[in-house]
Amino acid sequence: MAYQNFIGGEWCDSASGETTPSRNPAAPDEVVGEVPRSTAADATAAVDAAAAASGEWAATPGPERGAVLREAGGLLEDRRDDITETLVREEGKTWSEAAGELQRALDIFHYYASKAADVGGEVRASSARERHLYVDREPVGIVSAITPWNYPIAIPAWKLAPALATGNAAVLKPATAGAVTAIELVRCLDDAGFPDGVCNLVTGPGDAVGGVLTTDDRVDAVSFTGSETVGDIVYQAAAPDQKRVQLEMGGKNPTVVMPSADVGEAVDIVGGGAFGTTGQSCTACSRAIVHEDVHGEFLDRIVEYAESLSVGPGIDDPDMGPHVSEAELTGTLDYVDIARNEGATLETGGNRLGDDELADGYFVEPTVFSDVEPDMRIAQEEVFGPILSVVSVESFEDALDVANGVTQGLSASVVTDDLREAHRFVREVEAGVVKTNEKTTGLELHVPFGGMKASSSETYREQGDAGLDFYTISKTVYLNY
Ligand SMILES: NC(=O)C1=CN([C@@H]2O[C@H](COP(=O)(O)OP(=O)(O)OC[C@H]3O[C@@H](n4cnc5c(N)ncnc54)[C@H](OP(=O)(O)O)[C@@H]3O)[C@@H](O)[C@H]2O)C=CC1
Ligand SMILES: O=C(O)CCC(=O)C(=O)O
Repeated sequence: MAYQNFIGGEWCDSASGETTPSRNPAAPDEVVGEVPRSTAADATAAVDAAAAASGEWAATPGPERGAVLREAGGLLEDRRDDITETLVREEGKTWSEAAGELQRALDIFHYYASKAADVGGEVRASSARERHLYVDREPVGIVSAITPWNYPIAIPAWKLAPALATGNAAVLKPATAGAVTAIELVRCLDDAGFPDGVCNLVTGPGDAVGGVLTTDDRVDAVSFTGSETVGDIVYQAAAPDQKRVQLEMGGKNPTVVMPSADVGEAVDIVGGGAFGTTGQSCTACSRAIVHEDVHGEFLDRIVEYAESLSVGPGIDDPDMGPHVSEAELTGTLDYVDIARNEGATLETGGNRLGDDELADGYFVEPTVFSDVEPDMRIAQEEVFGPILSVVSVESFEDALDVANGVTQGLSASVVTDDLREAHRFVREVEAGVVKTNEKTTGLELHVPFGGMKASSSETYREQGDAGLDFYTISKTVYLNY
């Protein structure tokens, strides 16, 4: 099926007339949809449409905007099964993971629908008697959302919903690999009744389309999730115009396991964080930092856990689906070689799955390495695949040093029964999301999300009220009478 861009309220082909196939990673011969291979001219047309629509949408009362967002959430609910299936077929997630992601997207629309009805500023005491002093919040204007393939509906939702709730017009550029799913979301927005031009979508190559969305001087804010390399390009491209930028990039997320932990619980926590979504989450656990007193038992049991997982097409709802693409599969297999060459011990996994039914898909075994030293590349670089490195440490202090000894700082967790350790971990670990006795993946939608160090631009967070802050600018009013 051929899909189209959505510009100024019209579904339309790219000016290039070209399309790119988005394929099912479990069976790459199956094309899920052809998406427009758009050009810079298409992106500029989308910004034109957003510019034409933004004033009227900004002036629309918040409760009215909220009603449209609520309708969009309702349509996601009505189309739940169809969109879940598209997501499974396009990105490769298991049915349970995709259903959870769809639920998250619709919850986000309902959440920001309520927020839209209640966006406000604050009244402050004034030093003058006949002055009303207050701080208003206005939409920034035009927003670009550049999103990755790994959560092709939830991430567009958590960028678009707060942007639209606060009265901005938006242009979404989804990753090519998840574009059909993102288009299904925008169909719901179209049917929900957003005015023409308020929400636009352009698919296509990052440099051509993304280039315009990060440099056009009418764009006021850019929200990006993806790799550090592209995040840096986006930041630099937006800088000359001093656009507001929010970046969410990679992680090398640790879970520390202490002797007071229940080892069975620690294994479930680490395994869920490492192998869920095939390790393709920026919050995925890729390092288990385990105290030497429980290292042996933990290692035996995490290997058992990895070997117990069923791997297959997401549509059958196994424990783990395929990688999204051949490039991601190759990246993971390359890291298996890198880790071996560095001297880590491959405990289990490490291979592409090659039996008849799965041979064409991008399936890889859940993989565990032990004897990993903290400075090895496998313990330093983001893999974005189901590879867990187990590092043994002698003390809690060593565990913290290892946890913090990477350039990134997105999510981190500790498994411990010692409240003092838990508090100290929360205080001293360098990560934007910290959890105790819970896996590193999974986020609540009403609290800020973002990382420290190289994981994020540290200026702005997203989700919850932080999302509203990013998409609004304050105006301080001295109303004298
Ligand atoms: N933090 C996270 O959640 C994610 C991290 N990653 C990491 O990134 C690696 C590569 O994945 P990949 O999908 O290629 O991630 P990218 O960072 O390349 O892509 C993210 C988004 O940016 C777009 N883009 C690419 N180039 C530009 C540009 N010059 N200007 C503006 N936008 C651009 C992409 O478009 P297009 O797809 O069309 O190229 C996509 O929409 C993964 O292996 C993983 O390590 C990936 C996804 C999510
Ligand atoms: O852990 C999650 O649920 C979200 C992960 C995420 O934001 C990402 O991978 O980009």
